[in-house]
Amino acid sequence: MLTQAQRDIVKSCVPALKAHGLALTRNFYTRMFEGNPELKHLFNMSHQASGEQQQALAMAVLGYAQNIDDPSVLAPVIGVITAKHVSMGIRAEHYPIVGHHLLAAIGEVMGEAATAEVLDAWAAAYGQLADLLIAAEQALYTQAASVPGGWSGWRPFHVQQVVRESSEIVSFYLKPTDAGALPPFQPGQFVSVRIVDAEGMARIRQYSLSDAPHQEHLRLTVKREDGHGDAPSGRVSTMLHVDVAEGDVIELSFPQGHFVVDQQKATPLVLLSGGVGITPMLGMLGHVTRQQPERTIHFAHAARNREVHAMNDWLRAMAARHERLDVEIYYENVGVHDVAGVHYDKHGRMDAAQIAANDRLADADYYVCGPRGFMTTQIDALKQAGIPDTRIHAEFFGAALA
Ligand SMILES: NC(=O)C1=CN([C@@H]2O[C@H](COP(=O)(O)OP(=O)(O)OC[C@H]3O[C@@H](n4cnc5c(N)ncnc54)[C@H](O)[C@@H]3O)[C@@H](O)[C@H]2O)C=CC1
Repeated sequence: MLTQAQRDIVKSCVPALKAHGLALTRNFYTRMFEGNPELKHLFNMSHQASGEQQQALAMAVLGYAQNIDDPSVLAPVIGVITAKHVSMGIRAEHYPIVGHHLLAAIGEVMGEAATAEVLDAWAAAYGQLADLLIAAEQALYTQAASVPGGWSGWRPFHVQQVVRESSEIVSFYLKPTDAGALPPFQPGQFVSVRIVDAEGMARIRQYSLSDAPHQEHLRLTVKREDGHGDAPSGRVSTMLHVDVAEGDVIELSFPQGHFVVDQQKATPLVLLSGGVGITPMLGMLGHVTRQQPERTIHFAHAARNREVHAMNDWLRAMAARHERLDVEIYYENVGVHDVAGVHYDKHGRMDAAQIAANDRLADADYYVCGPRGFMTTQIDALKQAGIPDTRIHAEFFGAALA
């Protein structure tokens, strides 16, 4: 039980966390991977190399310390963390290991300031957070195993079909090897893929499901991530593109995530995507046009150019079939053979404020997914256009909390 005195101690560490949070989380990950190298496969080591994961954890620890009096403020963040943990297979037994290395890191980074009282307070605070996460995660595991077609842990899937969608994007149609039913997930949710690489190390990554739920297959649509500059190439994405073929088996976790459409509402939907951020939007679009055909949808997508632009034919066919659906494609670079109204609609980058000014879209909920710069630009534009936060939903791939 965390006492008020311990809460006060944790809060008193906020300035130190602001100054040294990153040193702390770097120290923590180094210790943990040295002490428990078996946990490496649970982490995206590219996010470790880029520092993104350390930054994300530093922000999380700081956020927790700042809100220790009322952790309910953190509920949305906790929802994101638990969904990701469950999709990766994090279990109760992992928490004491993390706690052990985190306390050792606090001790080392804070030096003399880390008195016995300070360390006790952090141990109690960590214990409280761990209990909360373990309970929430157990509830998600239980739910995943209890729905029809559901499962907990890893389920093997055959790659039934591989379809090239653009010069850098490929879809994988997946059927469970047990030939059992598929679950009623919510479009916009993601799964983890687990593949064993050439060195025998299991790698885990999250990908949005890119099709509406039905009994035929699950579909993932993946961009090949070639490294450039400081950014390494995407390990699992490259394996999927290069090594995985029809007939192969990959393992999936049960779908998770909160980037989903509220189908209790009938108000318009605006789906804004950039590049491979189109993937969750495809499932949402397929599902909502089927389940709520009367609902107005504005589907705006930005791509660099026609070569990398995925799913255009499908989108145009959907727009032709659904009167209440508008599709609007932006190309940054228009080629001489690109035809306005066929391949793209607008030249340049998307401006969400212009879209939000459309009277037909009053009271709409906005869903945003794309590269980081795209997302911040569109979210800022929507906020400036007066759209309240409650109607802006975003999906960050990667170490989301950063
Ligand atoms: N939700 C997420 O966190 C997502 C992250 N990504 C990451 O972003 C990287 C690039 O993804 P690609 O599919 O190649 O997208 P991309 O780099 O081709 O960008 C797609 C379009 O988004 C717009 N855009 C890009 N940067 C922008 C900025 N700073 N401001 C305004 N608009 C911008 C442009 O119109 C561009 O054509 C991926 O490698 C992936 O790691 C991609 C999609 C979703």
